[in-house]
Amino acid sequence: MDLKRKAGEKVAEYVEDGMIVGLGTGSTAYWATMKLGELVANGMKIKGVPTSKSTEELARKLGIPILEMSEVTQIDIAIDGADEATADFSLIKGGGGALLREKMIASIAKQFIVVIDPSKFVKRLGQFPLPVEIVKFGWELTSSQVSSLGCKPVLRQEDQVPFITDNENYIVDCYFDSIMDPTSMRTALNSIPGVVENGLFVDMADVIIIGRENGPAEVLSD
Ligand SMILES: O=C[C@H](O)[C@H](O)[C@H](O)COP(=O)(O)O
Repeated sequence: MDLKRKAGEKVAEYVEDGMIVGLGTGSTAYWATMKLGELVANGMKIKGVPTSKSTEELARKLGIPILEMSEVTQIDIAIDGADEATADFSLIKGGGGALLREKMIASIAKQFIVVIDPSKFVKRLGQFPLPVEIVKFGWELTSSQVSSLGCKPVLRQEDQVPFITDNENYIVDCYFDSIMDPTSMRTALNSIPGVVENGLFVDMADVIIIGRENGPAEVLSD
């Protein structure tokens, strides 16, 4: 079985009747949403809060009842993928551009569960370029201020035009050698005017599920 699928489907075991569930974005979280769709079709009563327009579309297709962000103050379980994760549960997210909504939803979750394949589990963050969401206004200046933190930011493009997030912002993908101190980097990035949010998720994940080649998915708990 595909290892993303193995991790994504495993997480459904944590979801119980009556829960409000944060529905993640990306090719691993996809499998979790698909599995939840199956459980809903079989009678489970949950409500989903999607982290992106694409996930909302998928959830609606699967018949998962949707709640708007404005309708919730707390989420029982947020499920999402990651681009990198370390043994101390720090993450890089936002490869799919959904980091802002993902972080907002994870921040109000009682439990935040991350699903990855083994290639994402790394010793130190920063091999994957860190996505940083910035406003369009004066983005060149913001990007240059971001670069002063020791990285090379590249404006994300899609079909040869700048990629636009669900929140109508830009993303710069920031190439670091490595990120030695994710906590201070997260704070430094967010203190730059023009930065909306960055893809460093520190002290947020409670469980990491890794789809392993041999045997069942591995579950790490913080
Ligand atoms: O913005 C996208 C999200 O942070 C994804 O969870 C992350 O990029 C991982 O995606 P995938 O499971 O497709 O590798």
